[in-house]
Amino acid sequence: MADRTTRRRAVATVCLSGTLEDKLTAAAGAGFDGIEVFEPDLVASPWSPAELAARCADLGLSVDLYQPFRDLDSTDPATVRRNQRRARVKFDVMADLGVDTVLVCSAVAPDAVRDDDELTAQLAATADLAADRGLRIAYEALAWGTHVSTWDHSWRVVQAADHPALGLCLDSFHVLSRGGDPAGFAAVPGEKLFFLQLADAPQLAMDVLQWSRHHRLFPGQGAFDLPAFLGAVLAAGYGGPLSLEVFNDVFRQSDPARTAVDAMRSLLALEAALPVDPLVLPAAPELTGHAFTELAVDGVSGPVVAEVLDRLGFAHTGQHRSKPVQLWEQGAARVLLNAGVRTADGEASVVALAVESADPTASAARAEALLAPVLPRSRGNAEAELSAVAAPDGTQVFFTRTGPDGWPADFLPTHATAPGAGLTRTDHVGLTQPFDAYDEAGLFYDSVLGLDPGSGTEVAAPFGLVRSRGVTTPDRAVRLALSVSLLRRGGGWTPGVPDPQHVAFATDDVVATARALRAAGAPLLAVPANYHDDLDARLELDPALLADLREHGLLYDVDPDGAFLHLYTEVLGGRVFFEVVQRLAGYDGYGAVNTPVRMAAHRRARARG
Ligand SMILES: O=C(O)c1ccc(O)c(O)c1
Ligand SMILES: [Mg+2]
Repeated sequence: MADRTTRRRAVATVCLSGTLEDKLTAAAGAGFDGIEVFEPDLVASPWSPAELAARCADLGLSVDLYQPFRDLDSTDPATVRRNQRRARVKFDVMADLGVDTVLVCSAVAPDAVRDDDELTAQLAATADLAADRGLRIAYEALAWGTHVSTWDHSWRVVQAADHPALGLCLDSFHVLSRGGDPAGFAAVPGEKLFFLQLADAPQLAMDVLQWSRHHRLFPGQGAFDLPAFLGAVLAAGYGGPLSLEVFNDVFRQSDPARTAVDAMRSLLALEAALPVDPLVLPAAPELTGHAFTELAVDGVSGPVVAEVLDRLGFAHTGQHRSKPVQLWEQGAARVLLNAGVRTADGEASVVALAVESADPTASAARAEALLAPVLPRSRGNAEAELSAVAAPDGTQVFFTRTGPDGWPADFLPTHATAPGAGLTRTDHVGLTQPFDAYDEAGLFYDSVLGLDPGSGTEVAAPFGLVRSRGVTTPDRAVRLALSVSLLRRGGGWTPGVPDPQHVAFATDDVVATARALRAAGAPLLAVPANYHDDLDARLELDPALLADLREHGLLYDVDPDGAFLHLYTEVLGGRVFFEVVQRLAGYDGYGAVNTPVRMAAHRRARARG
């Protein structure tokens, strides 16, 4: 387990799906120390506030914040009177809950107080009521507050009130979505920072309320610099819990136990990235390449995939000593065909990927520290240790070292050889993610494996928008291409058509490889002439290059550094295809611009077949 610091970690009940009971169980299960109680969760609960407090205590959770109010301040005296009464009632609830800090957000109603002196007076009056009960108010500027919408404005009001029971709640979303500068926190005395809420978000140009209510993410999943933000808050002397407050459409609907683990992983990774006093996690050992990709096959899909590997120039070089698993190799490109795990009838699918680690045991230790599910491995005699964890989409990730004493020792050599077709190694593995797993997967590969997330792109494909991003080692020895269909699966509109996954192999000469594959009768995907006509129109290609692309059915892309030539096989066993790629100069992408053409061709081939 990760080294615990004295910092406490909390999660707002609004982050998690289900009933209050479900949320508490999930938060405690993921190792949180406390929760923020969101009022609607309490109102809908059969537990009295005291019973909730007891339940939390049983689970080892404290109640760190209570959020019962909206629109506390008002220009209407009757409303002010009603709100002060409500405050008294809610302060009684707080005594039962055993929580001393209440959140008050800046008002969003039309009757919100505009005059800072009046606002200060109303907040101070409520702070008097709180102080009488030994409670305190954390005032938070909502980014869409009617008059108070920036953190520095909320600080001016708190400063003016100069009331010991009135301090600030800083929420990273509200500060960073408005372009606020965390450097300003240095001017706030630490004891005035009553509470801290952490949320990330993707960079979107949209109404800030919609952005906040639907698109918040856990730290590390979006575009905000949360290590710098948190570093500034801690440097200012904040000593309270680090609390996640993430409103997100997917998390609201997902298994709360899983979301809570994702949330805790985000906090651990954030703390490990702090500029000062970082949390110490086991280091992520260097990953030096793809060892193999494992496909689950059955009696129908196995022979289909094996035949295509043969036509791609692979040789069936090894047979597992105790399991129905074949090893296919070409250069350092390796594929395992496993007929011993369940797969849908006739389907082939990627079930595991193995990465070369400088220290597989240390890789597994880091994964465990970051709450990755560690998978049990059934080991027979003489079978090499393979540490494995489950990625969010269920793909098994092995940490291994390919050598005489490593996993290849599990395979008896067949002594088969093949002429090869110029494939040298695995360039990347393409994993289509379930929609709910996409953001979680980015954080998982970033934090657990130490892969850098790329910026990502979106293309309009035949079955809808496809979002994708690479996650890679700094030297690009390991590359995963994660993609996701927005709203639904992307394989088609027919129920039961799964999203395809793929394995891409590198070649140093894609034209020669294409020629060899064609001669061997590999089922290469046909690319329409319109595609090459458009390439020429867009890129004014050298006629000799264009002729090669046309002749061999190659796709092409350029980025500022280089160029990318690639080809695809048809989809095999309903779910998997292979890709062959040649990277020229420093091309760093995956040809995402060509995805719609590839998907249309795959659909056409399927409709024919
Ligand atoms: O969206 C809201 O209303 C809301 C409520 C409480 C918060 O702390 C917050 O950041 C937003
Ligand atoms: Mg907030």
